[in-house]
Amino acid sequence: MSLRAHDVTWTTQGRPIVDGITVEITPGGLTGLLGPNGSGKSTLLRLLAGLLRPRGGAVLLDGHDLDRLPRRDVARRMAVVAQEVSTDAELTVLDVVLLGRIPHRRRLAAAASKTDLAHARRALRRCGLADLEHRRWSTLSGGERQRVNIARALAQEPSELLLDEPTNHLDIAHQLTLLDLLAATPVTVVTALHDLNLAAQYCDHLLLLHEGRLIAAGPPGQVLTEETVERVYRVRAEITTSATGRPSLRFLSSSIPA
Ligand SMILES: Nc1ncnc2c1ncn2[C@@H]1O[C@H](COP(=O)(O)OP(=O)(O)OP(=O)(O)O)[C@@H](O)[C@H]1O
Repeated sequence: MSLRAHDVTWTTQGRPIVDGITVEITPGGLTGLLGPNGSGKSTLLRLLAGLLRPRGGAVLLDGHDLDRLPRRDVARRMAVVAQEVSTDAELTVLDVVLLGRIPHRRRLAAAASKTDLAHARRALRRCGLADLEHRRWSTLSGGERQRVNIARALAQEPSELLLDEPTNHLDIAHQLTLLDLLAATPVTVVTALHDLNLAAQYCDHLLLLHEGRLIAAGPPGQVLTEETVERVYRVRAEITTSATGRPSLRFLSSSIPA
């Protein structure tokens, strides 16, 4: 099970948004995708998921060009949690989570099987949502919707899970629960994150983007240095090593003029 990007480029209106990125995602690991607003995180995630076609280079899944693999095969093994998901407001929470099972059905229109229901309910429990199964999507809070989207992705039983800022809308307890879950799962996870301390605490591997380019890649202690944080975010930080051996950041100044 391997996911790799080789010299991947995506441009729009002549402007490179993702610019010659080569990465190998650690199988079974938790990879954090970092970078300031507009640095290309969502675009890279969409390229890795096969939702965008590279203008140059290739994304390889088990050595095969993602572009050439049947879409349904990719949908069966890769789950994506996008930043904003629009869902039919009339659906219940269980209906939404069952959408994650569609790639596994023989016929798209087939009804949910017992196996589908078991996977959906297990995913709901893992996201602390078992009590909300019958609630309408339209009545949920932002954080509850976010957790339902994650449950939908887990119900898909993917081997690769790609998430775009999944901690958005979540209170600190739910952020920690989610990151615990992502760190513990044997699934290969790539997640865009803004909180550098949480990324340092939970991720095995970090990718730091700046203006569409990969500035640093490796374990948190290697990627999050005072130099890289200042260069990429234009913020001064004091970085110490916590008892667990991971970097811990204290921000000293809001912004350094370019
Ligand atoms: N389809 C598009 N057309 C024009 N510009 C685009 C398109 N998609 C992305 N961009 C631009 O590319 C840049 C990178 O966008 P992207 O959403 O990948 O950044 P990001 O790192 O995920 O940002 P954020 O942290 O704000 O979510 C932004 O300047 C964005 O406006």
